[in-house]
Amino acid sequence: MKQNITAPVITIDGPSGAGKGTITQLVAKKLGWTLLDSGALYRLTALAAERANVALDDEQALSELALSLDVKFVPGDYGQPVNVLLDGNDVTRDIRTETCGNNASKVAPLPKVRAALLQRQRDFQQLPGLVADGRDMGTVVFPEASAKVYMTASAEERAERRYRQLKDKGEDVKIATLLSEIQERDARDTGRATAPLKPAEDAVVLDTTGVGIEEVLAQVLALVEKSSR
Ligand SMILES: Nc1ncnc2c1ncn2[C@@H]1O[C@H](COP(=O)(O)OP(=O)(O)O)[C@@H](O)[C@H]1O
Ligand SMILES: Nc1ccn([C@@H]2O[C@H](COP(=O)(O)OP(=O)(O)O)[C@@H](O)[C@H]2O)c(=O)n1
Repeated sequence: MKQNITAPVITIDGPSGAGKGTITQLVAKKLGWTLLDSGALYRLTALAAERANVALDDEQALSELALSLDVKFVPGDYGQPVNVLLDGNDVTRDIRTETCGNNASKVAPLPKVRAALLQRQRDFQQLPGLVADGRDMGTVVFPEASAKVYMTASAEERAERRYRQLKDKGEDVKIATLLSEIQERDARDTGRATAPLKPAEDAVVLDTTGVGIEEVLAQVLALVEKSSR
């Protein structure tokens, strides 16, 4: 008899700059699993809204945009991030700006937008497994995940990481501005009524303040190993 085997899911949630994207990519690569960057979907909705002149509080129009997003995630060359196409155009850089991240966190509280993106995210659950990065992966989208991580770090360290990341890309940014933007985004993400940012009850909280990427990766892989026993 044919059996339905459900693909395992590892969820990595947390605030901006905690290192979720970096660790998600490394874990997915190490295990050979699929990756879901759920934040990209919120960023794409914000970008599509800007391009279609849709206001960031027009819930109905935004949810229709979110439902009909024509998105492709194309794996990059070795060691390179995934390329993101919107309506066939490469928007990989456009969705990574701080403005787009901030706009994403303005459309993200809207329940109809979240509902419109829900099934699209669940469709990423495929064998041999999925590593999902976001804010509500462990609480709402994949409550049955086999391992849940809530990754955080002090706001100061996260702002510093973002500063270095954006400087490396040649962007002219100020650390004080980044810090206040991160604090505002934290407040919006944790304070909203629908799917607020918080650790799932069964998540392991990892504070990465002062902890290097290799060490964080080792800690997450150890958790995954433990959960598969
Ligand atoms: N543990 C860490 N220590 C130092 N820098 C880190 C660590 N984790 C990630 N970074 C760096 O911080 C920046 C933000 O990481 P990212 O993975 O994009 O965070 P998030 O997805 O949580 O917003 C990147 O430049 C990344 O290389
Ligand atoms: N699962 C998710 C992922 C992102 N988001 C929203 O989208 C914004 C951008 O998410 P992101 O993961 O790309 O942001 P960074 O952590 O990379 O800065 C967040 O600030 C959240 O408001 C969300 O609400 N739920």
